[in-house]
Amino acid sequence: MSGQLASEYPAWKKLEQIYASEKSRLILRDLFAQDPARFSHFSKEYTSPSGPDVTFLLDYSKNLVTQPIVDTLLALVREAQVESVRDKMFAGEHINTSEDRAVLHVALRNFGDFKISEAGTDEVAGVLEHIKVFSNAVRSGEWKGYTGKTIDTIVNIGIGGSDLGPVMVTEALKAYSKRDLTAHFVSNIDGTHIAETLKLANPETTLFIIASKTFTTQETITNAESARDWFLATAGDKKHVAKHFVALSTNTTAVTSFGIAKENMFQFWDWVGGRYSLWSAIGLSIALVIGYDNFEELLKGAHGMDEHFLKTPLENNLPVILAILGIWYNDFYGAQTHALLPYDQYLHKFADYFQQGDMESNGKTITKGGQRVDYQTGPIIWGAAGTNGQHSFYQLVHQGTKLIPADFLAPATTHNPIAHSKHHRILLSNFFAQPEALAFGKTEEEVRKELGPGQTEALYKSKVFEGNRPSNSLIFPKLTPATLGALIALYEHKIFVQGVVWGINSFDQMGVELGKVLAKNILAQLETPADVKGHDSSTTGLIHYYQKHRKE
Ligand SMILES: O=P(O)(O)OC[C@H]1O[C@@H](O)[C@H](O)[C@@H](O)[C@@H]1O
Repeated sequence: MSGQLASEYPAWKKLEQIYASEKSRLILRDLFAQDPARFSHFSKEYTSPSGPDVTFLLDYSKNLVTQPIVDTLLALVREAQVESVRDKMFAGEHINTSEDRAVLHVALRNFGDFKISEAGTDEVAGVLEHIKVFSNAVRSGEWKGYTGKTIDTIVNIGIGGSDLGPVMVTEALKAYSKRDLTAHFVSNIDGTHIAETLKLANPETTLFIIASKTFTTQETITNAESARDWFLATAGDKKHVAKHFVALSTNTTAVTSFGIAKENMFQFWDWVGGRYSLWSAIGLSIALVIGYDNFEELLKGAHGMDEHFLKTPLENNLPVILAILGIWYNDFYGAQTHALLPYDQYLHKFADYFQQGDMESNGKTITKGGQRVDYQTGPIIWGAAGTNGQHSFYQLVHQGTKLIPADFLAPATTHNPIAHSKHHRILLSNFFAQPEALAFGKTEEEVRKELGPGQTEALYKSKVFEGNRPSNSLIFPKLTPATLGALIALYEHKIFVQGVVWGINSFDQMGVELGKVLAKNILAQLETPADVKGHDSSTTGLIHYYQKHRKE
């Protein structure tokens, strides 16, 4: 039953037994030697079922699994009724039970025929049209600032889901960008972020996009107010705000009281979770940077993955495969983290993006049924674009004491084939080499042979790579908007599957609330030491130190 403790499923118990009895035999060197066709048994090619051509290869053969283990993990997915909850999500049922909301990012990119019954889904096409018309007007220069000049700078002010998606996608698709339109993203409440950005902007030619689902987020509203003050200091008349500020939000009242005209508001709906919102009006900055047609390609690529996820049997379903492998390491091997390692500079924000996507979704300890889990839920997501990581943290990944499952991603073709693609060949040689080194390592025997006699025992031993460190490799022809859309949707659905298996609600974020409430209380006490009340001695001591040393 969905929402129950995962550890109560028969397949879970079976997996515990398999892990205990098989672990010592799950050695990648042996598994590959035993099965010369292991690659073809454990790799799948994705081809988009509809929309623009998207294809990629997922090779998961370098994982510590056998077919019976995969089958048992799939049985777990069945016992958790993932297919039924998936169908409910696509139909618009309120699977976000704590907030009584539907979860419908798939409705934002429904270029097919999913039948969804939820208020607002019939308005999606209208908002896309609004995005199209507006982004075309700004990009063509038809939209003018208050002094009649064209817009050359956009500043997206938002945080969390209202920032990370647009940042990641505009970076990833920079090759498609309009080079005479500079995009900045301001998120942090630290005044430095907006101050340094405004130094680069001209009020006459800058468009501010205030992106906030709730339009109550302290950081975003404070930054937006400072941006408006800065703008009005030059522009003077409040009526000019209409040409330079637009809002992306579900909260019309708050937007209009900020002073943004209703026609400059891009609507979305409470069934769009913040961390799933780049497909909504929150994607306006993406459309401005890469053009509406490319934005639509991104959405269509994601829709293709939605169809794949909805219609493909579990054993061939790529989000399901990624999810079960993650569960295997997270819950049976005790892995704490999962690394996302794109060998593509354009994807340098991919891991940052899925830090929120995954950790805010599945960082939970209470099931939908209200029980405390007795197993691990969401992993810590981290990573960096290759090959930079190789020169910093890969040491620990190769020889440290921790098991770090990783996904390696790379395009076969680069957008920048400089020096006859020499750079790209070097990059890809590393993309192929790292999973190989992690999986197969280097034995002591090999080290001794290589070094010859006469070295210290410590040296022989320290040059050994134990190997048997699992990874997935995902290679695609080129990083196009549609391919990126499919990749993002792939990981979104992976997170969904894991959340359902763990019995948690992947679509609320209660864990971010307590700190916000405490900060509000502390803010009111910061002026005067005598006001600092109701805290532990540590917090009180820290605030008193600040009060003693602050200059302004
Ligand atoms: O878009 P809003 O309403 O300003 O919210 C921004 C972020 O606010 C955070 O508090 C939430 O944890 C995120 O999920 C959300 O994306």
